[in-house]
Amino acid sequence: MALFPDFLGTFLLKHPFLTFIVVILLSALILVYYILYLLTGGLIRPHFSPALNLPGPKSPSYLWGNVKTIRDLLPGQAHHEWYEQYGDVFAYKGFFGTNRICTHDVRALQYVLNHGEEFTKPEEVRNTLKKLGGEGLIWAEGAVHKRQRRVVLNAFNNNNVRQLTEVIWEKALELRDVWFSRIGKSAAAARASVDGLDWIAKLTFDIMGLTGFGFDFNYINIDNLDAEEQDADELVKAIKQAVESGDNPSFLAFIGAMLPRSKMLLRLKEKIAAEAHDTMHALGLKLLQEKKEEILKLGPNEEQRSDLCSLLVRANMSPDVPESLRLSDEDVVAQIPTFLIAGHETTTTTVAWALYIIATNPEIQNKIRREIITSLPGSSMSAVPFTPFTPFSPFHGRESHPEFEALNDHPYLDAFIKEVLRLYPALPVSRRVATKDCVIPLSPEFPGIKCKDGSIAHQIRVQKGDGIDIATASINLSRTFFGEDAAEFKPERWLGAKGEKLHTMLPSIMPNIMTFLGGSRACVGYKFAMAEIKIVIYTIIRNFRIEFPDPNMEIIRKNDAIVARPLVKGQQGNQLPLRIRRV
Ligand code: HEM
Repeated sequence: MALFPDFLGTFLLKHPFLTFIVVILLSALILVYYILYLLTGGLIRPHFSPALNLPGPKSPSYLWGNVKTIRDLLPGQAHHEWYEQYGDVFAYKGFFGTNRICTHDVRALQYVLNHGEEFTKPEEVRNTLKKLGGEGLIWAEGAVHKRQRRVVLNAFNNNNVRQLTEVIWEKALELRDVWFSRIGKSAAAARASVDGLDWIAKLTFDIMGLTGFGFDFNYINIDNLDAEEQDADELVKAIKQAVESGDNPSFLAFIGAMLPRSKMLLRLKEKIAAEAHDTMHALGLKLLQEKKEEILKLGPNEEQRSDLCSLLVRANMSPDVPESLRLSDEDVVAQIPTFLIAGHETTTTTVAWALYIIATNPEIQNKIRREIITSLPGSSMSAVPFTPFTPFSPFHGRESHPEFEALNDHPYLDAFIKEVLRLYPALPVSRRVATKDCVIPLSPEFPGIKCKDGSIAHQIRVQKGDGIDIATASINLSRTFFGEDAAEFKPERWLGAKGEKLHTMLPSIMPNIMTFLGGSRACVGYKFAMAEIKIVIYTIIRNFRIEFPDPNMEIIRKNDAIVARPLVKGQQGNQLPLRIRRV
């Protein structure tokens, strides 16, 4: 079919000047429409939002709002200071006069978390996520999100997570052996210096590769990679680049993220991220094809590999799933970088902070070790069932480990990890934006918001386009939920009757810790992450004494990375220097 009717084509050819004028007029019309849209929707609307009447800090700049304050302080600190000053509901300014509302009220949080279609991720956040990991679950919204989440949640069921933990044990022991060899080589009184962050990043990367799609990056031994491991190397490089390109987001990057197709505005680092994403995508499609062929060859019910990608492919190919609910190949492939991006950095940072606490608190370290040792087979106090490694494991006959459920029979270890997750949440703030005008209810016992005009509000009125911040780090620090000692690191708070009481307050997927969020977008990998963190900490403490090398060295949380990683104050690059020796 012709693009234009014949008479129109002939007319345009005959009157080139008129055609030129029409094109100019049309372009001007589109430009005016866009400017009007920006003025009414994006730039003017925030000045009429009811959020302006909420208490909150003054904005020092129209362009930056209060964003610079957030960046200049430690992760989550600005939100917490505002919460202390203005109470459970407050608002502040984002870029270009936009409003951002933050609440610690339980009912309001529950409402926001459970109304995923009313409160979506902001476009700039989604664009960044898309650049990093493609159109996977963490990026998706609406019906696409629901369809993807249903299948992905199925892959993360208890039974599957239990199977995946075998691989985590194997890799954790591999790290132990590498560390043993380091100590062996070290002359200084059987101690070795390691960068805890770097090693844990390598370990969790290998774990994600194997559990995610049955692929051993062997990053722990990356120095010894040979040419045959090119594919792995290529992927390792691609994902590392993708993750690292999220560092230090600048104002320009923010604008770039607002304009998804504006390649000209992409920074060099983001170009690398885009290339990395293309590599991951191509390799992902290759992997998917291999898995499909494997499943077709063996039949859907045959005992097969149980990495997450195979589980997704199998669930998706099952005749029980109606065609309309199946994921496309693109959707399945998009989950691979999604798991890596969502699961790698977050778990790495959490374990790194756990090691930092262990290194700087010998008493806590000894308590965890004592609990592990008393539960070992042969100990008179052991009540924990142990499993030998399965026959395909290289550790078979050499090692044993507590069974999956028995890991929870280490209450102090469990409480310790909960406390790390509470005080060092990998994602200190999660952002949402209202897709329509709406009203967020508050708890019945909430005394009301003291508004700027002197009135008392009993609900939060929100205008389309207003941002909502879920201030995880600050909520986790709240004295309302954790008492006067909320800021102190105290694993004991999770133990006994006191701990049980704590388990009921917040609308979070993990009892009373917002770190994995809650509601329709809660972390799908949280059980897996908990198992991974426990196994890694268990293995390290069982085998090593961890020390902090220099009491004068200050470790701070870096604010401008995607997650809040440790950094030595005054030095470049994230790291966690540790000294290790054998137990
Ligand atoms: C300590 C480790 C982890 C932490 C603290 C964490 C935290 C979170 C948080 C806060 C969210 C919600 C983000 C938002 O909506 O703004 C999330 C979502 C998600 N997480 Fe995790 N996560 C961890 C580990 C993992 C692991 C190991 C995986 C996968 C293997 C994973 C996969 C995902 C996915 C796919 C989503 C998107 C869920 C959705 O939007 O429906 N996470 N995570």
